[in-house]
Amino acid sequence: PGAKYKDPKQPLNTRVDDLLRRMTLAEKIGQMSQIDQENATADVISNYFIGSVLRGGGSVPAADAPPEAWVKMVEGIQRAALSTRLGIPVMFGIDAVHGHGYVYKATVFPHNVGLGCTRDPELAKKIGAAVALEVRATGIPFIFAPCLAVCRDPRWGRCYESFSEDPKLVQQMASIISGFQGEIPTGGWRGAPFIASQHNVAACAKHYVGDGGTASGINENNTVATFHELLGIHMPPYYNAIIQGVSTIMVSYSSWNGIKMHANRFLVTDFLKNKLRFRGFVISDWLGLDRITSPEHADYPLSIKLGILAGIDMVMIPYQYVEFRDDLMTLVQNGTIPMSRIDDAVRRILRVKFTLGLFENPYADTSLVGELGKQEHRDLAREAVRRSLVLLKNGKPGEKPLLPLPKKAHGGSILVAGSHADDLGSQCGGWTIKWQGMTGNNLTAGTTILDGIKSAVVPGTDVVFSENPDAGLIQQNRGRFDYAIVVVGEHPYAETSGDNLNLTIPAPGPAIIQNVCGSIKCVVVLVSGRPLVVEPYIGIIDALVAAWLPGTEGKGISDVLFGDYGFTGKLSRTWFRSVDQLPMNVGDAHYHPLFPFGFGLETKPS
Ligand SMILES: OC[C@@H]1[C@@H](O)[C@H](O)[C@@H](O)c2nc(CNc3ccccc3)cn21
Repeated sequence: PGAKYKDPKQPLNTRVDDLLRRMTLAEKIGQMSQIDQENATADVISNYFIGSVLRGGGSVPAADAPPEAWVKMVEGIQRAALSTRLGIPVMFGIDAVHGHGYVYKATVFPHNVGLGCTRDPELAKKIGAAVALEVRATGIPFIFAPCLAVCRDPRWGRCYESFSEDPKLVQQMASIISGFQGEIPTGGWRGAPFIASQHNVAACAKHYVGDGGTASGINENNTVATFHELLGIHMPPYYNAIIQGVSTIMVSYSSWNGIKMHANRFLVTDFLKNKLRFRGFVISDWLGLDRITSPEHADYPLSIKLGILAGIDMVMIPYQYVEFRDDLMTLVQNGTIPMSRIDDAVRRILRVKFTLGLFENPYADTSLVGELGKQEHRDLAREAVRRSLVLLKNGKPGEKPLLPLPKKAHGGSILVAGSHADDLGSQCGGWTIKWQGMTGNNLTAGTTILDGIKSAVVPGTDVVFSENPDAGLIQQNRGRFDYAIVVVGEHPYAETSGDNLNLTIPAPGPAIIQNVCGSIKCVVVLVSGRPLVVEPYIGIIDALVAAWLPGTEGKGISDVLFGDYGFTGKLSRTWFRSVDQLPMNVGDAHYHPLFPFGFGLETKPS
């Protein structure tokens, strides 16, 4: 009869043990290696027994590639892996942090900061299930999501990837994992990886732990906290992730009290694996081992020793797979790293691969290609956009509310102004098509906020769009417009490029607000990954809406502006008055925000 590990009727642990005992050290180290797709040739995959590949650097099958091209690319990598002696399937991973953002024409959902404002775990689950289908449409079974950061300082470039500053709200929204992976059966064993079907994907809770607590929000920096504070603020979402059977957990670049998380055996092994009984595998971040030293990669053998002994099971290498294999082989052969540590890592990786069903289903289910960008998913994203919007002001003191806006303008015209009214890339933000995101309207399929406004007003109402209207023109034409919609905000960024100490609205946003709102009744729609400085303008603004980074379904904004739906969103983050107050979070002794955590005005559908 065939080898036990190939028999799906065998118990999981029997398959793992049977396969593990057959493996050479080189094959074990291969399983621990995740390389970038750019190096994933058939030779490299088979000669180094590579266990995982990620879409990292900038590699895509081709610009605007259809799902079939992704399927083909992943298939080629898989065929090479299955050609090896033991035929262990490769696990392809990608960042799908707000939908399958890297893939042309995928549905792009609001980034987590906006989803947190819905406070709806069921919505999060539905979104997770839709994203899993879109990822599977491209033949990929593994995503580096959700980010469970508890962002404590909006100056952090990744704050938009965090559901909230409040650990309890992040815990609620962590239910997205049950969407990605499928719901763990009640009474099912806890802590072990769970993937319900071939329509689900292996998720990755990241970045363990304290990524959102660094000093001044400096990315990859140091989180100073007592163990009690770490457990109270940053750890809770991982309990929810493990209870849901999250398959993998990614380690944070940041440090805790000066100790690099990638070298922290106490938190990764003693606490996460032994105390919390996490049974999936722990993966490093990109060059995470290299960055244990400064400068990075200064002493790779030391980095590997510290990272692997800390409890990291799979290493996102992504290029130096030869050096990694050679150095780790030496460290095991000279007894620095015990074989038991290697076996623990490989067991965890194999457990996830067996649970994913990769041995039985190594290739894509091509019947799913139609799931990518499906209208049903876009409708769900549009609902998420509606419910993520937070109404911060609606009418000046003593004046009647401006929102919901009439669809018929009595004067016949409305003015739409601002850099973000007609910019699909800016409304999607980072991690969209490109790592850093893109501006403009050619990046993927979607609907801009302006498109939404035009389709919402009744015929005969003239929508005048001017990206950066001249103050004089406004003055001359002021009587022509019943009201103006000013859409401004941040341009796309990701990670360190988003670190920002002043948090002002980028130019020419403030000038547009002053030019337009100084003359015409205006609603300002702010497209940003976080609260920004608005106090200087709040007096001349009639209505203010936080739209966060809504993604491709821009009609979700006009749906609420024009009253088809009411505003219901509540702030997932404190809206500071001045950056001098930061960090300032709900529950702090000194708490004098412009708008407090949980704030949000409501309107009724008209
Ligand atoms: O894209 C893989 C990971 C991602 O899952 C982590 O959340 C993030 O911290 C992370 N940073 C990098 C490094 N920068 C980078 C991003 C995309 C392509 C190439 C490099 C890679 N990754």
